[in-house]
Amino acid sequence: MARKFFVGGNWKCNGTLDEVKKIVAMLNEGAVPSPDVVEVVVSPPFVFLPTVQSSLKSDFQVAAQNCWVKKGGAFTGEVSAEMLANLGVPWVILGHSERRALLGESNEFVGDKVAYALSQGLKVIACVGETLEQRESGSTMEVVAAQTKAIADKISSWDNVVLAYEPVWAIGTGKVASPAQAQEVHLELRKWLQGNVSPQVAEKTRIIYGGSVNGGNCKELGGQADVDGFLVGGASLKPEFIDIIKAAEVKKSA
Ligand SMILES: O=C(CO)COP(=O)(O)O
Repeated sequence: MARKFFVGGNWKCNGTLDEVKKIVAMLNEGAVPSPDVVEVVVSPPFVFLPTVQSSLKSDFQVAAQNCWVKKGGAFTGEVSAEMLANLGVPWVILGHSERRALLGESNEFVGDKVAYALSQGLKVIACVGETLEQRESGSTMEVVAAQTKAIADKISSWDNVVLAYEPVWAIGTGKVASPAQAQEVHLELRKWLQGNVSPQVAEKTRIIYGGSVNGGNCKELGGQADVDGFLVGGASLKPEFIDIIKAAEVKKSA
């Protein structure tokens, strides 16, 4: 069964209202493959979600960049999963390495967040990835397996989860993983799902790559057997995001 190509655009903490409107116009005008071929999900900061959601063409969806770990309440500054569901925001990114590193989100905390968001009907882009130090010490698979296990331990269905492999050393650095490096980890993650969750989940779950994806490298990366799409940071704010969405064609013709 073919996995539909998935392209996420993580805008991170960027943009003014004017810039956001320009990006939405660029997305709405872009000639991209149909939603049968590629699922496109853009993730603006919380405050811009309603604007983007109401102005973006219906072929594209939106994601929040985070949500609180459990039911809302006295948690100043947080946004709950049920609030996102209430606004009709379909997706949320959880476990991004910037939050793991800068805000101290542990594997277990991320696992709890994924489980709670799914319980509220959200779909989740769950991020895993190793640091440069971990890669150089040969522990890449151990690290990403532990991050994935902490999620798998807490959830009963992977139907609404996309797994994003984002090596920390490739994020925002211009040092993209080589297609072979990405494919190697994606295949290992799929094998991990096969052995630890089920062969069906391994076959169905999309594993997308993030870290310095751009208009120039997306086709070769997307052509790898186990790369089912991308989570794009910097380039998702630029016109080249349209070219990255078009990389879905490499799978259609494969
Ligand atoms: O962190 C990322 C997406 O979530 C990747 O960011 P860059 O594409 O800017 O490297």
